[in-house]
Amino acid sequence: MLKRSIQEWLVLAICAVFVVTVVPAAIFRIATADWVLAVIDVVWAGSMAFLFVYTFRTRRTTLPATMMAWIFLALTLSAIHYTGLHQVNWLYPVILAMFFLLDVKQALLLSVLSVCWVIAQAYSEQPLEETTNLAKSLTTTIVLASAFSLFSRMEQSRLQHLAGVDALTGAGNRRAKIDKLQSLVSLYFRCHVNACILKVDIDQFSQVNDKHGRVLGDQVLFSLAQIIRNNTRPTDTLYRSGGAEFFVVAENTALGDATSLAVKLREIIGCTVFPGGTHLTVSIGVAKLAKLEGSQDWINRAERALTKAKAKGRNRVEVAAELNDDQVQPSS
Ligand SMILES: Nc1nc2c(ncn2[C@@H]2O[C@H](COP(=O)(O)OP(=O)(O)OP(=O)(O)O)[C@@H](O)[C@H]2O)c(=O)[nH]1
Repeated sequence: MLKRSIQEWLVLAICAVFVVTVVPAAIFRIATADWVLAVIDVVWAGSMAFLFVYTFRTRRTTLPATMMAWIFLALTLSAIHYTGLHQVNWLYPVILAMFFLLDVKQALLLSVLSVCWVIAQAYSEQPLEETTNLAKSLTTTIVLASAFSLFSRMEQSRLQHLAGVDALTGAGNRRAKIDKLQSLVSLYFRCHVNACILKVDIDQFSQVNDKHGRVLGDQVLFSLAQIIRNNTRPTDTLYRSGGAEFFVVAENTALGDATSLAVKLREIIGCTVFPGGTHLTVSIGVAKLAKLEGSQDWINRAERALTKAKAKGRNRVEVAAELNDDQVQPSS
């Protein structure tokens, strides 16, 4: 069985904590005939129990997180409305919870609307000075919560991007390549969308390092990545899984077109002068994805084509034979 994600555990833990703490409060309110708060507590505990079961069974967290934020807000505003402004203290953690559980725009809109409503209530019930202080503290909470939420989401997307990038060349890394190939395998299985891999390997790159040093070798790898990117379509993606090997993944491309692309890249690279006046040649293995083929089998066929290109004297393109669907064993 798959391990539960951190988000799942978090939603389950929050629901469990609320059920355990709110149920005794609800019993106490029923015993003391405090009916308004009793109803609020029962709805609160019941909703949290429902979300706990829903998350536990479906393993989905987006809907429970959104519902949780709405329930927190609705119950807090009901408590303020029915029992008085002293319940406003609950609005501060609820604003924080909304920025944690919802997207920033939705959280901002809901918190501004609820604070306006609370301030309007306070204006009619409290002295002006107290209302002004309440407005200031709630506004500060919203500003800080939105700034923090925006900052952490931007950092999260930056880190997510970096996790899939090769630091030297800016191409996708091994992990990004595996994700990409797996998604193309699923797409091919469902919609038969053609895809080809070009495995590009610099010939005798160790000589560049030996002659000019690794720093220049790094500059050469960087330039090569740029050349490949500049000469492929925006729908083609480039990956480097280490060393002097690159993968071009050409989506929606038939084997003949991928072969033409490989020939073009080999020729352009052969004519380019790289840093330090270096000249390079590349060998390229091309393979088209076959139905029911797993991503590793697909890579292996491109690798075998590349090995053939090296064996035949380098600086050439070799193409793996296109497989018919009945030639492929379903991958495990
Ligand atoms: N500068 C630099 N060199 C690297 C990096 N990663 C691997 N290399 C070097 O790239 C070279 C790759 O060599 P190989 O693929 O084994 O062989 P080759 O010399 O390219 O020869 P063939 O592939 O057989 O044509 C090795 O010398 C590695 O040390 C890197 O990040 N920067």
